[in-house]
Amino acid sequence: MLELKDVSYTFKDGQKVNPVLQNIHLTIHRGEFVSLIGKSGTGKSTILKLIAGLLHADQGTVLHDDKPIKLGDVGYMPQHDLLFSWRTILDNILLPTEIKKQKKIKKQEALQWLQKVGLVGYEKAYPKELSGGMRQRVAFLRTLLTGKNVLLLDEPFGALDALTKKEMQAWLLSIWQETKQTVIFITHDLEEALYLSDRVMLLHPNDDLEEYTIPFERPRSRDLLYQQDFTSIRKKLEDHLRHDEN
Ligand SMILES: Nc1ncnc2c1ncn2[C@@H]1O[C@H](COP(=O)(O)OP(=O)(O)OP(=O)(O)O)[C@@H](O)[C@H]1O
Repeated sequence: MLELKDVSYTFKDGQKVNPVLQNIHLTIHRGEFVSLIGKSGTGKSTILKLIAGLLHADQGTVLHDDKPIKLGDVGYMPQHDLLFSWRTILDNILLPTEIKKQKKIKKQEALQWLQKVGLVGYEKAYPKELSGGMRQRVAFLRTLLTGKNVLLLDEPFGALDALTKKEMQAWLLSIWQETKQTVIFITHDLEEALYLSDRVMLLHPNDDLEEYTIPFERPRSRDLLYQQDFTSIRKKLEDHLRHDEN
C-alpha cells in the first residue's frame, strides 16, 4: 500500500548540495509495523518526510495505494513533539479537526482517548505542566486521531527514561493491535525495533536497505527479549550496524 520506487533526494541550499538518498526501493504492506534503523545521518527522517509529502523526491515516486502521495495522506509525528504551548492538552489533540480534509473528532472521543492513555484530568493542562512521557503520548494521540491509516513515528520514545519507554511500547502495541494501522517507526534502540516490529529495515550509509523479518508471534511478552532467537537477531543487527559506524 506504500511504495518508494527508485527514490532519490538531495538537500540543496544555494551552492551547497547534500545528496542524501539514492535509488531507494521500499514497500510497506497494509497493517504492517515496520521499523527503520541505521546510523545517524543516513536519511531515515528524510524517508519519513518524503512519505509524509513534506519533501518531494528528485527522482522516483512515492505511492500510497498506487497513487502519488500527497501532503495530509498519512499521520506524521516528527522527532520533536511540537505541541503548541498556548493550547491546552485537549485543544492540542483536537488540532487536526481544525485542519481542512482531516477526520472530525468529537470532544467526547478525544476525552475517551485521554483516559485510555492515562491522561484523564489533564485535558485543561498546558504542555509545560506535563512530563516528557506525557507530552509524547499527547503528540502520539494527535497523530493517531488524524484518522489516517498510516502513521509515521520519528523516534517517538527517544527522549524517555527506560521504564517510561517500556510502558509506552506496551501501550503503543495495544493501540496498534486495536486500530490495525500501518506504522513506520524510526528508532536507534534495536531492542525496541525488534520487540515492536514485523520487519526491521536497516538503512546503510550507501543507501542499501537491508530487511529483517521478525518472526515472533503476537501478542509479544517482554520475556521474548531474553530468548535465544531474539538475542541472536539482535546480535546480528548490532554487528551490521557497528560495521557501518567504522
Ligand atoms: N533541512 C536540511 N537541509 C540540509 N540538509 C539536511 C536537512 N535535513 C537533513 N539534512 C541532512 O540530510 C542527512 C540525513 O538527515 P536525516 O535527518 O534524514 O538522517 P537520520 O538518519 O534521520 O538521522 P538521525 O538518526 O540522526 O535522526 C544528514 O546529512 C543531514 O545533515
